[in-house]
Amino acid sequence: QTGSANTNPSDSADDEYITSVSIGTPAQVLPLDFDTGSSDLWVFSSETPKSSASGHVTYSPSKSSTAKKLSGSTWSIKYGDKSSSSGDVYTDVVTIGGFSVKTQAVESATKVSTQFVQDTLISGLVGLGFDIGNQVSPRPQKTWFSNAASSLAEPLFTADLRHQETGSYNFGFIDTSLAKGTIGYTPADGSEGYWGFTATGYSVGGAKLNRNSITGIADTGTTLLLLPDNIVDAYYNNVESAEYDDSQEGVVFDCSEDLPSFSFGVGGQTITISGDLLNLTPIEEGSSTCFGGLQSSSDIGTNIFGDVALKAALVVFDLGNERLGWAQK
Ligand SMILES: CSC[C@H](NC(=O)[C@H](Cc1ccccc1)OC(=O)N1CCC(N)CC1)C(=O)N[C@@H](CC1CCCCC1)[C@@H](O)Cn1ccccc1=O
Repeated sequence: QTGSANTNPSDSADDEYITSVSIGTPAQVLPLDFDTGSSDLWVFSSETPKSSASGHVTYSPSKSSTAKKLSGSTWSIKYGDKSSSSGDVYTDVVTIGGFSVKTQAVESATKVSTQFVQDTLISGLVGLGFDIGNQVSPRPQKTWFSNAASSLAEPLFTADLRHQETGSYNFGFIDTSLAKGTIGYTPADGSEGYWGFTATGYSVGGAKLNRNSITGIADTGTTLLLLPDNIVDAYYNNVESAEYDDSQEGVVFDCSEDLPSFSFGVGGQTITISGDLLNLTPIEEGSSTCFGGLQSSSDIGTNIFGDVALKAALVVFDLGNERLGWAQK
C-alpha cells in the first residue's frame, strides 16, 4: 500500500507547506504542516479557546464516531522558534494521501501560543520525526508514519517541496521521475527524534565542493537553510549589497542582486540550490530589500536544512534503513 498527498506553499515566501489531512468519521479535513523536525500530530480543536481558534479549521472529536479519549494523557511542546502548544489526547482514524491509520493519537490543543493563533493558514502539525521525540505523557505515542510504516509497500516517505508550486509527500514509494539526478544515500541519526545527517562539503556559485563536513537535520518544518557563520559569510561575501539587518534578524540585500548558487555534498551526490531559491522574499510588500534564504544557525546550536534546501531536491526519509536519500531536482 502507498499514499500520495499534495502539499502547497502557504504564501509567496514559501514560509510553510500545507497538506490536507482527514481526521475522524465522517472525515474532518484540516490544513496541517508536516514537520520532520518533531514527532507529535496535534490540531486546533473544539477544546481550543474560541478566541485562539478564531479563523482556524478545528477538529471536533465529539462529532467523530471513531474518536476515543486517551484518558489521563496530556502533551506539551515547544518549538525552535519558541512557539508552543499543549492539551489532551484522542485516538481516531487519520487519512493522509489516501492511506488510513485507524488508531492514530490525535493531540487536541487546549492551549496554543500567539504565533499559532496568528497563523490561520494551518490548524496544527503532523510530526514526521522519530517516535522517541513524541511529547505525550505518561505514555508516548507513535507518529502517523510510524503507525503506517509496517503496512506501506516500503517503510519510507519522500518530500518534494517546490517554490511557489504544488509539491508532494509520498508514502511507501519513491517516484524517481520527480528528480533529475541519482539519489545519494547517507545514514540518518534519529537518536534526538529528528532526521540528522552529515553533508560532506559545500561550495558557493558552482565552485568545486570543499571537504568541510556539516552535521545538521533535514527539517520540512523550518523555512530557512540555517548554517554556521563561516559558511554564511563565505556565501554573502559574493553579494555586494548584503548586510545584517537587526530588525529582520538576518542578512538582507538588494532584491535586484544576482545571487550565487549554494551547493552541498551528500551521499556521493551534489545538491545545488539555485540563486533564486536563496532570495526568499522582500522584507515588506513592495520593498526592494530582500531577506536571504541562507541564515546563521549560531544561536540555535544545530544546522538546519530547511525548506530552502529541500526545494532543490527530492528527499527520501527511509525509516527502514535509517538513512536519508537526496537527489537533485
Ligand atoms: C530554528 S527552528 C525554527 C522553525 N520555525 C520556522 O522556520 C518558522 C516556520 C513558520 C513560518 C511562518 C509562520 C509560522 C512558522 O519560520 C521562521 O522562523 N522564519 C520564516 C520567516 C522568516 N522571515 C523568519 C524565520 C521551527 O521552530 N520549526 C519547527 C516546526 C515549526 C514550528 C512552528 C509552526 C510551523 C512548524 C521544528 O521543525 C523545529 N525543530 C527542529 C528540530 C527539533 C526541534 C524543533 O523544534
